[in-house]
Amino acid sequence: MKTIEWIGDVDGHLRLLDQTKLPTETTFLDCETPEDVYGAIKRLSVRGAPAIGVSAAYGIIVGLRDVIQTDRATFDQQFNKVCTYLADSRPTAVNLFWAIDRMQKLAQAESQLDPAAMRKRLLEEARTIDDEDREMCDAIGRFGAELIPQGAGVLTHCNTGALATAGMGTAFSVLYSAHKQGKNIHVYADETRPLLQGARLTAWELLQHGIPGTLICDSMAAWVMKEGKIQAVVTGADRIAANGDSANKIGTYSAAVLAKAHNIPFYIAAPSSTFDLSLATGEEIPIEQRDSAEITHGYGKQTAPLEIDTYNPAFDVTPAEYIAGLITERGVIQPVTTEEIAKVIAD
Ligand SMILES: CSC[C@H]1O[C@H](OP(=O)(O)O)[C@H](O)[C@@H]1O
Repeated sequence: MKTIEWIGDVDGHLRLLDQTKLPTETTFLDCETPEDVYGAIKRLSVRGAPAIGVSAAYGIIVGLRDVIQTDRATFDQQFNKVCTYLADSRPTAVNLFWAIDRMQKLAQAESQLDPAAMRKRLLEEARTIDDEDREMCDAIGRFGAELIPQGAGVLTHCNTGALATAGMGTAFSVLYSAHKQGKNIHVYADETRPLLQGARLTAWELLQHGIPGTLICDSMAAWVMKEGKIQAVVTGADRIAANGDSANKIGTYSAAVLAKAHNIPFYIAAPSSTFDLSLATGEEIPIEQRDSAEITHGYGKQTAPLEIDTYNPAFDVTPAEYIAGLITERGVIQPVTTEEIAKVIAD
């Protein structure tokens, strides 16, 4: 079952597994317009930094149908309008902007192509971004699994698997690879309030792949560490600054602080497309603020008075000094410093 799939030829459309319906329903969204794709990203029908980037790349293609018979200037105007529109869907995951920028650079480089040929070339590039992400997931899994001790309990936060990427995932790929290598790991998955990506999605993926796992409330992370159940923590990331400060789902910083307090290594797994070297530190990473209903109406049931003030940052930033290593498709970056990151990530 694919999280993200292009259906048909260049006149086709993008099909997305609707993650807001999991784990109780498996339904798909057929995205025929940029608005369909924007809405899917905004409400987290498709989510996860790499998956958002791949979806946006394909989403650009569905926005070009009406300008194929026009001149290239008109095509470029519509192309850039769709790119700007999709870039406004969510602010934190840099993969969204990385993918759109890569498509725009291609259009600039191939400015001599007519609209029909340009659209075909853009679809080829979206497919390449899709395929490359799958390969990056596999490499992250290989490098990360080497860090996981035999028989380890591994805590993870949010969801970083095939639902968040075009492949097996980032942090989840590390877990999957360690499991497949016979390391007998046991995963402790934070439920990840308020949108419960851990409970709804990671628990589902662990069962899908037969990886031993236990679902815990976010507030239990300290106690399972205190009880000696955790030997490593691995999470994903949505944007990593040049010095290694990393934005990830809200609650990740808590896990990193708790890991440090218990002398447990805390790793972040992310492809090179998640690094934003234009930002010196995590202070500059834009943090998405989401609707209060996600807190007061936890998946359909009102669980708080509507009059109460709420605060709902979707992400937090873990300073580099809390991170034992950054697991990328190019290898593990240790120690996490600007210099070490530049050696591995700078193109
Ligand atoms: C493999 S990156 C997944 C990353 O994205 C998640 O955020 P969201 O569910 O809001 O898209 C979370 O931060 C994960 O670590």
